Amino acid sequence: MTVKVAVAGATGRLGRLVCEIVEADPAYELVAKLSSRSGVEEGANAQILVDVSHPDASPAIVERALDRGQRVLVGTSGWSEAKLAPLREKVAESGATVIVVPNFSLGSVLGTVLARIAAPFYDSIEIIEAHHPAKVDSPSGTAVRTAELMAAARGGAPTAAPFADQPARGELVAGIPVHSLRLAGVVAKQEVRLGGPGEVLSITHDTHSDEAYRAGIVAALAALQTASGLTVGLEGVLGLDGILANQKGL
Ligand SMILES: NC(=O)C1=CN([C@@H]2O[C@H](COP(=O)(O)OP(=O)(O)OC[C@H]3O[C@@H](n4cnc5c(N)ncnc54)[C@H](OP(=O)(O)O)[C@@H]3O)[C@@H](O)[C@H]2O)C=CC1
Ligand SMILES: O=C(O)C1=N[C@H](C(=O)O)C[C@H](O)C1
Repeated sequence: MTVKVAVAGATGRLGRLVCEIVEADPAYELVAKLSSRSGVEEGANAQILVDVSHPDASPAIVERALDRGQRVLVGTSGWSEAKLAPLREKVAESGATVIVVPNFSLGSVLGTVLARIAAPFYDSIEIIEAHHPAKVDSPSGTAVRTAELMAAARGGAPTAAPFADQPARGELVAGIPVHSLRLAGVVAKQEVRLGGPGEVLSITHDTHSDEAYRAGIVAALAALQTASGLTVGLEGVLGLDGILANQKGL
């Protein structure tokens, strides 16, 4: 029996890749390609809803899918801890399955794991992210999640973010300044810089094409079959939980 999948955001850049992956796998049947113009009833017969749409639309799309009893994979950005908190409650009450993946690329997940490991050793931390000019949100979801996880790993915000009230110092996320660049020629890039006495550690990840997301999407779709509750990030899916076992975190 094939698993019926609906994709919200199917006409977009990431949505097209998700549809291609689903259509190429005989285990799945793509039953709905949804866009901003789709009616709310479209895709109601799917067992899995993949949301790769728009940060403003994502919470309502996810809520509707959960009310229908669908398993949900979210790749849309904007799922900060503040937005995850009510989702966590809803999932706990309903016993639903949701996987939220701020970034499907292997290198990005590993970069964030390394940043979490390094975070407790430094008091001075900043994040610089760069994306293509069509990106509608800033800071990126990946940068927000990275900042939140790093602050949690340290047990709180870094103490050193001098003159953070000045606009050019970036947006403070969990006490960490995040700087967003939107540049022609860029797909996606994130750099975490950690400063200490006489040294700076930089953890950089570059995405050169959407192909970087393919393996993560395949892995997350597979994980959705056996997962339960709310999972955030591909760390567990990639078996990185052991490395992070002694870390405080979200
Ligand atoms: N997790 C990850 O690894 C990645 C996440 N992303 C995130 O995925 C999301 C989509 O990115 P991308 O594909 O580049 O964006 P695009 O702008 O290319 O596509 C957006 C899609 O969402 C639909 N959409 C827009 N507004 C709404 C709405 N109000 N209600 C329902 N559907 C809507 C669009 O439909 P229409 O055609 O009608 O406008 C389109 O299908 C972003 O949040 C981005 O940050 C992107 C890359 C990787
Ligand atoms: O819009 C994008 O392109 C991306 N969005 C995600 C984010 O906001 O972190 C993931 C990746 O950076 C690409």
